[in-house]
Parts: sequence; structure tokens; C-alpha cells
Amino acid sequence: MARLISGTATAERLMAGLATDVADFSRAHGMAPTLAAVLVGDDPASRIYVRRKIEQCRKVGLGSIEHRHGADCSEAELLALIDRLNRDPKVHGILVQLPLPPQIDSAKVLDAIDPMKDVDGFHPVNVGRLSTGTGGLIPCTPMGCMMLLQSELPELRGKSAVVIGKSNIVGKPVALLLLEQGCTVTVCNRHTVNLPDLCRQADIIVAAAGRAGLVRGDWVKPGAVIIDVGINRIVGPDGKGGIVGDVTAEEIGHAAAFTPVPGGVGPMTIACLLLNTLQAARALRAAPDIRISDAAYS
Ligand SMILES: NC(=O)C1=CN([C@@H]2O[C@H](COP(=O)(O)OP(=O)(O)OC[C@H]3O[C@@H](n4cnc5c(N)ncnc54)[C@H](OP(=O)(O)O)[C@@H]3O)[C@@H](O)[C@H]2O)C=CC1
Ligand SMILES: Nc1nc(=O)c2c([nH]1)NC[C@@H]1CN(c3ccc(C(=O)N[C@@H](CCC(=O)O)C(=O)O)cc3)C=[N+]21
Ligand SMILES: [Mg+2]
Repeated sequence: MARLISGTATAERLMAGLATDVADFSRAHGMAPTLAAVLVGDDPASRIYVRRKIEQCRKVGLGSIEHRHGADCSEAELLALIDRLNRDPKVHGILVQLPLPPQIDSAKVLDAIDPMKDVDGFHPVNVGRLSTGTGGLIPCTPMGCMMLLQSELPELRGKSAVVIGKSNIVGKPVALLLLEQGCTVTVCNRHTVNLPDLCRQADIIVAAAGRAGLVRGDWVKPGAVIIDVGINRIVGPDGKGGIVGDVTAEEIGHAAAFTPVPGGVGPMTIACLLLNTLQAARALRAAPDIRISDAAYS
């Protein structure tokens, strides 16, 4: 049987270690590293995720502030809020939950976040830093994928990896991280020809398409490691809701190991967000004088 890589257990361990580091920071600086989470609109899934992020902040001793706006919030209002959060010395991390309502240009909003507070790692500066391997804040889901993968497969050099999906928040950054670790990476999208054959060659499959059950057992090479990022809402025969990944989990017994959904990448995404909030707070405290916003306004 394939081994189950538990995101729940790994995230708990990560958070236990984080709690000590957060306490050290808070003692040294007289304030807790603090996350500002911005929720626009009334998407039920987004609400649940933001609530979960705030709850987990509390667990490790991070401060958190939730900013809610209605679905009719204007782009200007949101940009004004981000400007305030950028300047607020008590805020170390800013997360704008995606997706945003259609009247708001997401790219404009992400560009407005101070890169040092960009705990999602979505700002072009952090994207550029990731692609050049020069530091910066790393996106949470891709970081969580790498931690789970490396817990099973510590040596990634020379491995072949197929990434299904090329989004800015999962596919592209995870591909860059794999490349950085020495994998040979194939990044796929909906136009990819013969995806099953590409997968069959792979030592590692990262599935991030958002298609329930896309990856079948016969796409998986014996001994491969599978990271399932997909979150797909389904209604079971009993009428109850639930989530499944992009991989047909019942068919991959011949894999070496896999991450389940739920309980895999999801909990790691949140743990990595908390880690990034601490990292951002440390970096801001280490270099306060080079921040234009502090010098000019506070
Ligand atoms: N566990 C977690 O923490 C997180 C989970 N997710 C989940 O991961 C999944 C992906 O998220 P995200 O990247 O934001 O999604 P997007 O919809 O932005 O991107 C999906 C990508 O998959 C590609 N794709 C879709 N269908 C196929 C297919 N049949 N064959 C090959 N490629 C395909 C798309 O191709 P193209 O570009 O050509 O359209 C696109 O590049 C979703 O289920 C999402 O809910 C997301 C973030 C965090
Ligand atoms: N700015 C921004 N940053 C994000 O990181 C971001 C976002 N917007 N928009 C949406 C996606 C999705 N995402 C998830 C986080 C946690 C779980 C998670 O905790 N999942 C649990 C439970 C899921 C459930 O039961 O619904 C699990 O997989 O076990 C899932 C998905 C973060 N995202
Ligand atoms: Mg994220």
C-alpha cells in the first residue's frame, strides 16, 4: 500500500515549533507578529478559509485582524485599506483572500501590497525573487507541497516531476521550487497533449488542476510520489457535502506515497501562512529604516 503523507500531522508539528518562535519574537519586541486578513464579498468557501486562518493564528500566538468588505466594495476602497495596512507598524502580514469580485482588478490589488508584508508571496517582487532564487516570501501552498514532498523524498535532485496546472498561485511557483531542488520539471495545462503518458514517466506528480479524479491509477508509475493540491467540492450519495482532490485516490495503491484530500496540502497551506507571517515580522524588524512607508508616515 502507498504511504499516506499526513498534512494534518506535519502542520501540527510545524505549528508547535512556530509557537515557541512566535513567543520569542513577542517577548523581544513587545508585540506579536500580526496578520491582517482581507475578505471581500460573501463567498462561503472564502469565509471559511479566512476564519480558519484566523483561528490558527491564535493557536500559535500570532495576532490577527480580519477586514471584511461587501461584494460591492470598490477597487479604490480596497486600495485605500491596503495603503493603511502597509503603513501600520502593528501589521506584519497582509493577505487578500482570492478570488475578488469582478469589479476589482486583482493584479492591481496584489501590486499594492508592500512586498515585505506579502505573506502569500503573490506580489511581482516576490514572484521575481522566487524565479531568480534570491529570497523573498514564498507562496504558502507551494511551500507546503515541498515540505510534504521532502518529508517523503529528501533528495529531489534528478527526479522527474510533472506539475498539472500553471496558475500563479500553485502550478508556476511549485514548478520553480521543484526546479530549484534539481528536479526536471514538466508544467502542464489544458492544452497539454497526452498528459497520461507524461505522468507515467514521472517520479513526482503535483496535481493542481481543480478537476475531481483527473489523475487515474494507470497514469501513475509504481513508486511515484503524488502531491494532490486539488480541492473539489462534491455531494455524496447520502446528500452530504465533502471535498476530494484531483487524484483518484482508490487507484494509486502502487504509488510510494500520496497526500490525501482533506488532510494533505490544505492544512500545510495555513501553517506556511503562519510561518510567513513570523518571517515577515522578523524581516520588518531587522530592516525598519529602509521602509519608505515608516519613514514618511509613521
Ligand atoms: N490545498 C490548498 O491549499 C489549495 C488548493 N487549491 C486547489 O488547487 C486547485 C488548483 O488551484 P488554482 O491553481 O488556483 O486553479 P486555476 O483554476 O487557477 O488553475 C488550474 C490550472 O489547471 C489547468 N487545468 C485544468 N484542467 C486541466 C486538465 N484537464 N488538464 C491539464 N491541465 C488542466 C489549467 O490550465 P489552463 O491554464 O490551460 O487553463 C490551469 O493552469 C483547485 O482545486 C484549488 O481549489 C488552490 C490553492 C490552495
Ligand atoms: N490570497 C489567498 N491565499 C490563499 O492561500 C488562498 C486564497 N487566497 N484563496 C483560496 C485558496 C484555497 N486555499 C486553501 C487553504 C486551506 C485549505 C484547507 O485548509 N483545506 C483543508 C480542509 C478543507 C475543507 O474541509 O473545506 C484540507 O484540505 O484538509 C484549502 C484551501 C487557500 N487559498
Ligand atoms: Mg497561499
